[in-house]
Amino acid sequence: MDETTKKKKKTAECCGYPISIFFIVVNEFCERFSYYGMRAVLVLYFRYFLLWDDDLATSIYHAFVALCYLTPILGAIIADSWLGKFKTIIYLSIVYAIGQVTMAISTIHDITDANRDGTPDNFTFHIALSMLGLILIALGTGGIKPCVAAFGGDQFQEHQSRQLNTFFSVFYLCINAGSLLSTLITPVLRAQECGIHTQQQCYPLAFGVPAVLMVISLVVFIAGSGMYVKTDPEGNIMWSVCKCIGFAIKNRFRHRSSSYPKREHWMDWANEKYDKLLIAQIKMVLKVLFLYIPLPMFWTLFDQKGSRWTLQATTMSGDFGAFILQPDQMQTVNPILILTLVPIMDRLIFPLIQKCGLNFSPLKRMTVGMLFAAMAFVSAALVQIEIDKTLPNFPSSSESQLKVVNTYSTTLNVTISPNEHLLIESFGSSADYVTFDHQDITVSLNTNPVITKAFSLIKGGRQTLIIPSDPTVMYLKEDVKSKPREGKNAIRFVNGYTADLNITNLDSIEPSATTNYTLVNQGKRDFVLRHGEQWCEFSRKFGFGASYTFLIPSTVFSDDCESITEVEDMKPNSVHMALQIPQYFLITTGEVMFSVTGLQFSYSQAPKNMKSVLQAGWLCTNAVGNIIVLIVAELGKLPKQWAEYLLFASLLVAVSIIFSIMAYFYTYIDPAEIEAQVRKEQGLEPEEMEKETIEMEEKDEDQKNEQGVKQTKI
Ligand SMILES: NCC(=O)N[C@@H](CCC(N)=O)C(=O)O
Repeated sequence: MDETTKKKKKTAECCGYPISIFFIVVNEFCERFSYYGMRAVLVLYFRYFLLWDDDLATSIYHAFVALCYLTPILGAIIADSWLGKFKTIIYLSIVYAIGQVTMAISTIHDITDANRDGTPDNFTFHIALSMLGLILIALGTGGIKPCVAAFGGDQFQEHQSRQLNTFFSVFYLCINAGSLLSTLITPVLRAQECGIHTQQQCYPLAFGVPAVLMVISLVVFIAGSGMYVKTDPEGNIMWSVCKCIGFAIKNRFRHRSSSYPKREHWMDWANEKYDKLLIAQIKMVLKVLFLYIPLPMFWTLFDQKGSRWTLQATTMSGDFGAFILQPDQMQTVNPILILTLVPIMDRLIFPLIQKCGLNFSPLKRMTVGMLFAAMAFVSAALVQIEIDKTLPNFPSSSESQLKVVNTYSTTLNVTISPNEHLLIESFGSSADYVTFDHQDITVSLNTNPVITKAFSLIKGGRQTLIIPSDPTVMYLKEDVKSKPREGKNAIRFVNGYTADLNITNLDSIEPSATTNYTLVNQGKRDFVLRHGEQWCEFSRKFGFGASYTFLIPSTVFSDDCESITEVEDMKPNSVHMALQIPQYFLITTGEVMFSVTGLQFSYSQAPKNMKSVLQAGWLCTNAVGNIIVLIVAELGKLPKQWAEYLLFASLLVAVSIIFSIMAYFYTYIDPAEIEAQVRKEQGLEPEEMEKETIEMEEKDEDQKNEQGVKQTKI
């Protein structure tokens, strides 16, 4: 049905809520599943499918998130000025679904894997396709975002303001239910193996399921089509707004001499040319947008859950006894807490505060929300200090570190010039790394004859000097110098056996050689060693974030792998991930107070024809927050991570003080009332009067008549 021709219709209700709301919240659930599910595996796709480095992968990821929160402006303009919210949601959802399908196709390695080695042959094709997919997704998800929330709000009538507030909470619950399920499911799908010619990590499934969910989201939305209240777009409102503001500024400038009387508001300088109603509406929107200026700082902290906090989790232990939590799964604590905290706040905390006679207005809630987020970062800093106590002493950029491993048949006295003396048993290692502030060293062994060899160490690196069974060929091997990624363990083997060895999943190792590091997950791992017909098996239980060098002696097959020794290059993580729960609790409490309230506030303070625009302004604060993360990650390299957390916490406290002052001077408005007043001052047109009277009559009738069917807004 054409929106512009639609003026009046009855909507069915259930428990005081319009039934159309059901379609909108289910649509939001599926859409958020699609969005967060895709986001959960995106960085891994960049890193391990497109083979980008960590920095590029993280930057493109944050740039994509920022784009997703910038495009709401476009969606809002289209909706409020041209197509209306309903059609905008449909058209942009189609764009969104096409984007998700494109993204899923871009992850099929078989498309360009002509040589069937399991990796794509034409990366340009996959990069181009995935970037196209991501741009369409950003356009779709961002474009519909301000419209869906505002469209949901439009379904309520004026006497349903209590239900309207609950709607925003339920809406937020659906967002988080979708995000929780998808962030649990898509990583599991990704970990499956699939492929036509070769079996690889199943990115097509991990991206394909979100694509299907987006199609379902669209179908659900269309299914509710006959029940929605669809408000008319009111022409190119954004263009009128810009022209009106431009004229007010120009006119003010033209009349800057003191001989002209001052006007109450600078927008009143547009009075000469523009409708009073439009000016009043612009004033309302500008007032709120001004208030939004400090808000991006909240999102700057909030969005570091996915980056800094996840990296922090990689240096912690996720062994919860009954289950093992991977570092990136820790993020699911946020939606889980949202699902519990939103009802608790809505049903218990806020009513209790109200009962105590305290006026916990929306802007006060948002300020308190910011303070909670700041406390979360103080908590993160305290956890970081604990972690730092357990982290190895990594070399600075001017230092070099060296460890010695002896696979020679006897204990050796190792002298490293000028004055480092180490006594190292056969198939043992030096106790820890020795730190040098120079790179050129000479190593002498007390063999007969003495063996002396010069080495140049890597600046800022960690290395191990491997002394094989023939010490004259001792050599340096580079070690890991940071915690292995994703809480995995880095392991390698030194072959002290007299012939080539094959070890499960590794290439064959020559005698005296050392393998490169392999990453293994936490838990018990089995390895089979083979040489010809001989084999033996050994198992090790791994924690999180450790690094080991396994020394294989010549007797390995005769004692059934028992004699393999383990050198611990880096201790496993010992600080438990449960210590992150307080910071997650604080940030999520902050989110409920800040974000859910902000969503309601943006809807309630916007004039009818600019609701999507103000939702877009609200979402833009998130985009700016992400851009700040990008800038800080690139520029602000504080030497200690805990100091960076404290810096962010202090910045947010400062910003929340500024915000509270701004909020103090803000007066809450009822846009409909102001609009009615301006109209009255202007003298309503008879047709408008008539419409208004019908509306009032319908409302009265509604209140009297508590049957399921009610009248909708005009
Ligand atoms: N817990 C994350 C969440 O609920 N995010 C919301 C709100 C984001 C925002 N800037 O308003 C989402 O819609 O994804």
